[in-house]
Amino acid sequence: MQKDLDSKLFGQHLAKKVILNAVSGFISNPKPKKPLTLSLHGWTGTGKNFVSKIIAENIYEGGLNSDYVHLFVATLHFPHDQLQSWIRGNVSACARSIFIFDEMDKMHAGLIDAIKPYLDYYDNLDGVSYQKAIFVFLSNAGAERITDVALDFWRSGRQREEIKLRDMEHALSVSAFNNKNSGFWHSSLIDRNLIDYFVPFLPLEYKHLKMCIRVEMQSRGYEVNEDIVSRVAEEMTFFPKEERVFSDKGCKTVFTKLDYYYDD
Ligand SMILES: Nc1ncnc2c1ncn2[C@@H]1O[C@H](COP(=O)(O)OP(=O)(O)OP(=O)(O)O)[C@@H](O)[C@H]1O
Repeated sequence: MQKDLDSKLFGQHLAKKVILNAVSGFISNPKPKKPLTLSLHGWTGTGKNFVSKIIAENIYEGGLNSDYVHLFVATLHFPHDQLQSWIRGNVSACARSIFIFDEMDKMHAGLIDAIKPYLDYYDNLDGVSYQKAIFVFLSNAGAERITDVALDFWRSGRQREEIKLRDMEHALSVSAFNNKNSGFWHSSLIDRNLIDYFVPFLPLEYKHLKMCIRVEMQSRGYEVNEDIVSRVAEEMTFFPKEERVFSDKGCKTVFTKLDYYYDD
């Protein structure tokens, strides 16, 4: 996993460190007292889904396609009784199941309540133990605050890699979430200490986009052409308007822009 994170994940020194420690520590503990719960936060296209995939691939050969890895997208409706039996059924079949909940900030409060018992310190619930399971929650909640911190560092000429987790503490605290739903989600989970790690994803810079584009060129079997790399990266939009430091969409749309150069 370290190798994968080091070679594939760009510009996320904080996420890399937290995730590696959290997952390897948890997997090597034969008797965890509660499931591992990670909450990944940050701007769109900065690698939250991508990291979830890396975690899954390093635990199960099939990665996201494994029978033991389950992706739940909050905006696709799912009644809560069904969600509970889905979690229960999957953990009964495999104690080390991995659940990834995407778009957590858009999740209905009732659904959040429905999953809470599974994240807690119970030896078992109706004969099923959830303590070896892994829950990963993805959201954009707190992204603006995370970006503000990254921008402050940039403006004062400090290296991005100097940003410490404690610089992000406020950005990821309950008060930072003004969206009603994500506020509920975080306060109810933070109150009960159900989330083990809040993981910030920093907004990506021009140089990170270029790294994403190079990887994509190589995976399509092309030689890296630096001229095209720069042209694609320059087509992206950046913010704040005057300084143009961070990519609006992270690395998300660079791949479709690349199609334009290779459509013949
Ligand atoms: N930090 C990164 N390092 C390397 N590649 C990245 C990074 N961030 C994004 N990518 C690339 O961009 C694609 C889209 O990113 P991803 O889906 O992980 O974004 P996300 O943070 O989950 O966004 P959203 O909040 O919109 O769901 C990834 O599949 C990956 O190829």
